[in-house]
Amino acid sequence: MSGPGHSGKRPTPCRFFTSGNCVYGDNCRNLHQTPPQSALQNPYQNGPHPMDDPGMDDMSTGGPPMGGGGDQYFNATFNPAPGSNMNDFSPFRRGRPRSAVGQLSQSAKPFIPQGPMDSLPNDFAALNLASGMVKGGGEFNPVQQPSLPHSSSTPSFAALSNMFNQPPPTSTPVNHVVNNGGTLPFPSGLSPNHSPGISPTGSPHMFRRNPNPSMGPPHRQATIPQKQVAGSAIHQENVGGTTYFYNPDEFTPQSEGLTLPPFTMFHSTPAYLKHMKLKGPPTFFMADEIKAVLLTRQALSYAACDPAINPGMEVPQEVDNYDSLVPLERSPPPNAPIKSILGYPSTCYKATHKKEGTLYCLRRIHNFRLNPSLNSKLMTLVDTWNKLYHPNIVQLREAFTTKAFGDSSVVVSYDYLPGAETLMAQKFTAIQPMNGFTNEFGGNSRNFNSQGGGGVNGPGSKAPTETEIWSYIVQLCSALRCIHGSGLAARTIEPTKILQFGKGRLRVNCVGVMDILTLPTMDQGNLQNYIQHWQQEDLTGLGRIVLALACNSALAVQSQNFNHAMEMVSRNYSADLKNLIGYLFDTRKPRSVNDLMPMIGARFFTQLDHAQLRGDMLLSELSKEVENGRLTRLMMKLNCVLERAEFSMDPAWSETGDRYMLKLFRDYVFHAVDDQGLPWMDMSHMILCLNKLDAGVPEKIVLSSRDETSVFIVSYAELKRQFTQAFHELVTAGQPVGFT
Ligand SMILES: Nc1ncnc2c1ncn2[C@@H]1O[C@H](COP(=O)(O)OP(=O)(O)OP(=O)(O)O)[C@@H](O)[C@H]1O
Repeated sequence: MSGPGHSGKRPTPCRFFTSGNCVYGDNCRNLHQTPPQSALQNPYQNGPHPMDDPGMDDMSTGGPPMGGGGDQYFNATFNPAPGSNMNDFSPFRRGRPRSAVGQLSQSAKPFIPQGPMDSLPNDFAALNLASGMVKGGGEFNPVQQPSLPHSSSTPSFAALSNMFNQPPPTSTPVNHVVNNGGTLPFPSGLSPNHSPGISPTGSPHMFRRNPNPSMGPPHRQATIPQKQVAGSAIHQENVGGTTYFYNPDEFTPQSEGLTLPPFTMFHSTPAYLKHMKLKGPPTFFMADEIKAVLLTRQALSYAACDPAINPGMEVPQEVDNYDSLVPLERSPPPNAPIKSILGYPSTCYKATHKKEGTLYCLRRIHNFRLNPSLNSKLMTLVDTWNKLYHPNIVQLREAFTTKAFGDSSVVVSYDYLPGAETLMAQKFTAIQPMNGFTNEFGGNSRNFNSQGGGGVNGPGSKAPTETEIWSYIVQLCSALRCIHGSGLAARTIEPTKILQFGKGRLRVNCVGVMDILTLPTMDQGNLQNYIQHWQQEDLTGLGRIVLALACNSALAVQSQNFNHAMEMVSRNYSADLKNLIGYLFDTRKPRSVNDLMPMIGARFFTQLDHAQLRGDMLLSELSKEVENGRLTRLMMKLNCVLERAEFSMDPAWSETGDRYMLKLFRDYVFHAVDDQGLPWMDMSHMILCLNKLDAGVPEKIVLSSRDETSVFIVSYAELKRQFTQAFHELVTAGQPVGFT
């Protein structure tokens, strides 16, 4: 033995896998060392060898190729019991297709719809809709569920076993092997010569290969609570808020007759998403694109303003129930025109709600005085908007007056959408034409509407595709349908008040602000007429946005450009789009958002398909990460126990008893060395061992003390028991926060 932690010595070397253990464990012998003919003919069996996939590296950590990294192991595929007809498919496979299926896969092409109107993307980045739920104006009211406790969302194996009504894995006693002159009490069938457990030879797929007695009966769907309907054989059961009535005699769970493993693992990208292209090679971690979006949002959520660096950014310490205010836009240059809503300058801030800790966007309307007699009307108005939840509307939370800014301001609080940009900034940024380039509509004036604001697209910016425009139309129509259906009008359908949050996802912003600003002057008796008028204006606003998008210029909506703009639309886009714009601009008769539905027609299905496909994709990406969170918690707990300086007045607590075994296990997992005594770091080995510990499997491993005088043979089940016990001692003595 050479060096500390030698218990992690390598198994018989694999002829392919030269740096670290072969991830195929026992199958390595079959596949790589003496490959049987069947294995060669069937490259899908147990997936591709990691060395076959050089591009599969860990993008997030810059770690080793996946073959040498952690997750390859967990994607070794299902090894069916001999004689069974079940086959499984490896992720990201390469090589020759197998015989029968190979012919199929050669002839089968990825699904690429060929339609006259739109086509489904097979590019992940092109999916620009996220599915959402509609409360209020929509048909589907999501039930407000209390958030899951941390442990339920990423369950431990014990919790999982409970959920499936399976007993947790049984523990096996530790077998001490002391080589300092003592006897070697090996249990039956266990000898040091064929001591198993040098991971990853013992694959968790042993559970699939050998039905494991500790796995218990096949699990049933979680059935809590379950009760018999009085006087009948019918049982009543509530699953996730839905009540089912059924006769148990007729109930056959999908898993009946099968054994399920007592652990969870990411399997592979599901077949129904294989046609989706990801930028870069497939990995077993969340796609970089999604990661980048999420990380940017998180960073922006934590952004703070530093008045020392930006002297113009002074903000009050707190405003009403909010603190940590950060302006969302830079202070304008001194001579810049003041932007305003109905003549009132407005400023947006990110702010934290003091009690909830949630981030909100505060829109401050400067110098706006509201007569206290209107307070109750303000509250009613805010309440009405607050009840409106829609995935294409930025929800209004509350409104209040304040003097915190040194004047009398009204502040309206909205959901904060980190990184959201206005449609104006996204599509109509007024970049000065360069090198003689001029937009078809000429000039660079910012005149989207008569109130000012707007501009032309920057040089070289591409006009949106027809599919993109229809996607915007569907989203904005959906928002308007919800607002108008609730007897309200948005009054902010213009590019500066529409936010793009996420790729292609629009939300109508600033809802309710105009209502608040016009509250003092509004004749309440005539409100219905006003609302109908504003609803018509919303539709005209939609028409202007669509026209500007189609012409790639905000100037297209100016009356002198209108005919020319419509010509451009008929030249470049379908007659349907032109008709829709024509309808929205036709103010001679009352228009309704519902009349737009037939014009959208089957394109609606394209949007629905996109949203569903994106939902599938995100869920698949999520399933990769779900296991990582569980292992992080496990490692946190392990580190709470290991090498603890002092506990319970006992400086040696973490070095003795059960904890000592855990320390050796830590060495075995993380401090293994190779034959030359060099660090041997194989992520697959680490993940595998941690998973086995979490599962408490009966498999045994050999742990050696650092001075190599003692060797222990211990099962993961026993290690798990010791670990649970040690951590429990800490929990009972201390005040853990966040651990469940
Ligand atoms: N709810 C929100 N969440 C996150 N950012 C927001 C939110 N509302 C607005 N913003 C951001 O705040 C900034 C200012 O928003 P605002 O609506 O004032 O746009 P604007 O282009 O300045 O409009 P105007 O020209 O009418 O002032 C924009 O960058 C916008 O992206």
